[in-house]
Amino acid sequence: MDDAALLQIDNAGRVFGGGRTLFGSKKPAVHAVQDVSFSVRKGETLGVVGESGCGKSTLARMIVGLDAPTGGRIVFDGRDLVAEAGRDLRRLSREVQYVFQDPVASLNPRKTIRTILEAPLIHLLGLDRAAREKRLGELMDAVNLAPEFLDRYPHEFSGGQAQRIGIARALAADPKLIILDEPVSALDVSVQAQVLNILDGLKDRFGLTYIFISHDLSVVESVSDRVAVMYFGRLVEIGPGRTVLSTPRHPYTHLLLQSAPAPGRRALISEDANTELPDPYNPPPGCAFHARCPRGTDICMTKIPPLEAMSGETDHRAACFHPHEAR
Ligand SMILES: Nc1ncnc2c1ncn2[C@@H]1O[C@H](COP(=O)(O)OP(=O)(O)OP(=O)(O)O)[C@@H](O)[C@H]1O
Repeated sequence: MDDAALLQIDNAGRVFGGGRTLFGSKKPAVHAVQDVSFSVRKGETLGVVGESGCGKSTLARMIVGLDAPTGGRIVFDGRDLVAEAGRDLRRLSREVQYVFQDPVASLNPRKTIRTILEAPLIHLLGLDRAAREKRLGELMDAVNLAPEFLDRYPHEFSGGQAQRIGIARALAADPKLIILDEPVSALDVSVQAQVLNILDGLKDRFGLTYIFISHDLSVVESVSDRVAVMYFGRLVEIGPGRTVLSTPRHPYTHLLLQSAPAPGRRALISEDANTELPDPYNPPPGCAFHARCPRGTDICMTKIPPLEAMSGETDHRAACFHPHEAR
């Protein structure tokens, strides 16, 4: 257990499907997230990277309570989210908020920005009219939007403005942790920087902690204190951002970085790279990366490597039998 942790995840898993049909045959199962353990410390930004289909969104949805784990524990601020689900969910859901990838699609097109932002102020915080009006002004100011915009509809905004409203909506609930799920990947590069700057400022101003999910290594590198790398539902490496991205230990992280050389790491984890991922309905035994791994040996084909501290680096862990050396 990490004493400074705001969020502690222990062996979390999520299986979709499975079980038996009426006729007794097995239904196919996908292990979207498997045996994932890590903590997020108060005030940090943890970047989570991985190819499409590696389980990033499923993990995020479980943390925010939109999906239930089929195994393991998720402890937020000392409280077990899985055990408490259904009891004090309102308070818990208020404290963990989610910002979606597609800003326009995530806002109800029939509601004004005022109605969208007021909903959490009424239902989660119970503020009266005067307090709501004051808070609405603060929220618009926090994301650099003029108060006149409150009476407009989502389609009247550009992608960057809509994402700022998505951020203001998350902020409205007065959260401690915000999960940013690909928050800038739908935006033009010039607008991405604006939104990232706003997020950076809000973190200090409101004492926030972020989980920042992305397949864009350059973005993750610029925002993260620590970086977690996922592959095929599992966490394969985690550590300080600078260390993981400059001296990766796991061959998968190595491969990602080779395809995106610094500086200005523009290359992304390929959106269609999941064609190279194993079949989720028929996972291979052992390390799921072994078929793509230049360092693989026999043990990798039969045993799943545990996530272990790398020698000399207590805060840097990787799940590999043959990790790269620290330089
Ligand atoms: N509701 C579901 N039913 C069945 N399988 C699912 C469901 N949700 C996700 N999966 C599967 O779980 C795996 C992980 O999906 P997930 O969306 O979490 O990955 P991701 O890394 O967020 O991908 P992306 O970046 O494309 O959103 C995939 O194989 C996906 O097909």
